[in-house]
Amino acid sequence: MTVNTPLLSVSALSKHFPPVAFGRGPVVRAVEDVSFDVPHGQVVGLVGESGSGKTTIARMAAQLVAPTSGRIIFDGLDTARASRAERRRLHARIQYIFQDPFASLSPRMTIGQILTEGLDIQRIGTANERREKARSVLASVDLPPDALDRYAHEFSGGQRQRIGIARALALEPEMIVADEPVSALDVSIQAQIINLLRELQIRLNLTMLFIAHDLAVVEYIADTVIVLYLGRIMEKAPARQLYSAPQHPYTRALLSSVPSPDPTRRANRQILTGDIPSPANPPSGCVFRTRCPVAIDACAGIVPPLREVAPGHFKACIRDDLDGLMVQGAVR
Ligand SMILES: Nc1ncnc2c1ncn2[C@@H]1O[C@H](COP(=O)(O)OP(=O)(O)OP(=O)(O)O)[C@@H](O)[C@H]1O
Repeated sequence: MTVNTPLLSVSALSKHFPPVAFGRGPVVRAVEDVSFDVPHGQVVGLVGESGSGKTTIARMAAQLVAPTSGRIIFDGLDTARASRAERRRLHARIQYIFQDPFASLSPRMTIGQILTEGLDIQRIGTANERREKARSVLASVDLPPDALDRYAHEFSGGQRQRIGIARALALEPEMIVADEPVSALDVSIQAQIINLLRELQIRLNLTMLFIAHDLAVVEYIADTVIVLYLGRIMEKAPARQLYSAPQHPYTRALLSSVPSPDPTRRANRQILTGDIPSPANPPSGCVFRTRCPVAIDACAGIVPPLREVAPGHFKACIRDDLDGLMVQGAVR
């Protein structure tokens, strides 16, 4: 398979949850009309503030929840049409790394049991082969073999996340969905875990969907970055291009909050004020318009389509020439 073949392809994906209050009121539009590919052997970073729908997309991609509408194609298979056996295989082929390494590891199981559980469920190998696999994945996350007989509470946060990564690797997945794998960790540990994931991704040629709420976290791991806001894609671009020439006012605002040695980034600072609106009652037209420094009346009227503004670089915004507009601040 070539590098550019999408291993995962999602199109027009939406997820609506029932109304929170006693089944009455509007549905929660957690994800709305999201399409993207994750090419074989590449890392796609999915970034947005809390409540933007990142986890919901990650869970749909990993086959943990079903979409309300839209399609998810994995390695050519329309996952909604997968047979029982194909679905069971998908749960091995796509592995999930959870945000919270404290909550996601059972306190009653040894690390050995945690690492072999997936192999047991998938009925892969003999007991000895599973134990050997557990030993080798532990080594690949730089933990010693004696960890196998210990319990999660005996490890630090960073070590527990290494165990979470080892658990995901035990099934030799083709795809990893990493849901904010470093946001619960101390800043000093975050870079170590990101570096480890990058190293493993390259060595094992893994395809990865990497979720983060902070653009800085995915800068060194993602090939492509997708910026989400209130369940919709605002901008999608090759990583280098997104950081050097962001085209959407929301991306620019997010980048402004990242400390940067780059003077052009500092000069174009745009501070985001106000809270993200409720996905049960999103603004009409462009969902970002209520916090956008360059919104105009027309933004309330239409949902801006994702349009290609440079090769492979898409933005959902009707405004052009942001440089001129944003230097002046709010233009109405
Ligand atoms: N099971 C559910 N029932 C109702 N609403 C839900 C459910 N799961 C998520 N939501 C809502 O959907 C929206 C998107 O949630 P999601 O967890 O996907 O966002 P997120 O970007 O991952 O946020 P965070 O960074 O806080 O995890 C939120 O408003 C959330 O409250």
